[in-house]
Amino acid sequence: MAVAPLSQKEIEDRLTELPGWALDGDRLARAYRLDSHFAAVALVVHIARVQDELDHHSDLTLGYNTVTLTVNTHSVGGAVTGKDFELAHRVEDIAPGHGAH
Ligand SMILES: C[C@H](O)[C@H](O)[C@H]1CNC2=NC(N)=NC(=O)C2=N1
Repeated sequence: MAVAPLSQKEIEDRLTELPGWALDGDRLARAYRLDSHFAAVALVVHIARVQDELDHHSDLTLGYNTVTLTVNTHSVGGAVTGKDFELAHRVEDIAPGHGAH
């Protein structure tokens, strides 16, 4: 699938559908808090499976009870594309099942 950088306006419009997500420099970003360290680890593993399925990978940071993602698209020079939003929506779909907030 060809991917193209999104304009600032497109990014802002799409972010309205993703509460909790923001543009951090040139990356989409969100931090989740969980109820325990183990729950945070489980979310990381689940995100890793989604990322491999999509062949699109965020920078994932695991804290004690936090998981932080930042993502852009390397193949277009580090711009935000629809693939980044697709990943964000997929993560939003699974995060509540882990008690993430
Ligand atoms: C070969 C493989 O398809 C590419 O390296 C994929 C893997 N994951 C990726 N992840 C991200 N965030 N951007 C990419 O351009 C990208 N490319």
